[in-house]
Amino acid sequence: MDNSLQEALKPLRDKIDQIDRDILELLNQRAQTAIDVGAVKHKFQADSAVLKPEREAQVIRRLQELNRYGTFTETGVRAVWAEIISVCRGLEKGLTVAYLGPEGSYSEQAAMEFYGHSVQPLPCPSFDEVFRAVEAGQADVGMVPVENSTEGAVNRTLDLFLNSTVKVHGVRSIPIRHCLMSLHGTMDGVKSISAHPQALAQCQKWLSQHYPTMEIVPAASNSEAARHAAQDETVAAIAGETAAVFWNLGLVASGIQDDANNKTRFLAIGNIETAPSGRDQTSLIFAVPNRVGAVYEMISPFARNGVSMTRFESRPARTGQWEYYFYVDVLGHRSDENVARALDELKQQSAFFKILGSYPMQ
Ligand SMILES: O=C(O)C(=O)C[C@]1(C(=O)O)C=C[C@@H](O)C=C1
Repeated sequence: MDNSLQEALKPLRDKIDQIDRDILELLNQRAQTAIDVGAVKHKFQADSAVLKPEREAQVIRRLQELNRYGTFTETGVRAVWAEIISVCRGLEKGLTVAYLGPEGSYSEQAAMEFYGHSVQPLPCPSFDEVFRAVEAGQADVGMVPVENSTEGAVNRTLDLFLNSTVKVHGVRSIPIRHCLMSLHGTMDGVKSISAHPQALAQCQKWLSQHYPTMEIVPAASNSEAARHAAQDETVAAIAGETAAVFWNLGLVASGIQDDANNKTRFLAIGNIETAPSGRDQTSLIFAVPNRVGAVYEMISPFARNGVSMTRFESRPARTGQWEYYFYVDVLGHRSDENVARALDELKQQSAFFKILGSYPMQ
């Protein structure tokens, strides 16, 4: 760089250095205060959970509100404070997070966006293992996909919720941008394309247009397919870009999902109850007796009590008698008066009833 540019930059860079020093000083004060919070929690309740999703949501929402006219972006505020809180929380007590691995998966991305990077990752080989790790206390929390905007429900996750003791304490939607990747970044010598069945379905049109005769091999996860591609030059994988970086693969094509706005919604699971944050939703499962008009009657408590339903999904109960479990999300916290009343009425009439959790909306 020439000297006059250096001279012009110098005072601005000095200013940034000073600002960073000030930020660092404040971050250290915040970290120490979080440690004090941890000590108070422990003093009053030895087994109190350090993770308070409602408080974390409130902290970030408040700052986004304060920053409404700021130059720093709204997503920037969320990303930066998710990491600040992650560090502070980690100083109070470490958090182990289970998710479908291996490294580089979308589940990992959702988990890191939600809990920040100052956690102990526990990549698991299946959704079943994620639930098991959280139930057994091997992990404090987990992150599991429930719904994709193109492909619909992630059925295995919904089925696992049915018999699990875990509760939901958060939600995170992330954009899914699939990439085709291989060891050398080309399709020369590639004989098959591998990915999780959900990803294969989300790229169906693109695949049939570009590689109509290629063998398609389902994998346990996209990042598992990426790991396979890293070991075998005849295999190409479909996964996110983070998987390509992690497994050192070359990108053949990017953004190959049939729907440009493809998104997946993940739920944060654990063994904690979440207090109201001011903007919450509640997830529940119920089953109705098998008779005419039963579903209509079942959901009428929501309308009667002014509770909005934002999701309604059904899964066969596998009794062979056309019985279904219904997965429903409603606006509000289970402790809100109208929500509590509606849930109570619904429970009275249900053949099966289970609240998965009330938690802050994204
Ligand atoms: O307020 C608390 O309870 C804290 O422990 C502090 C803090 C934070 O860093 O702001 C950290 C962890 C909790 O999940 C919530 C918030």
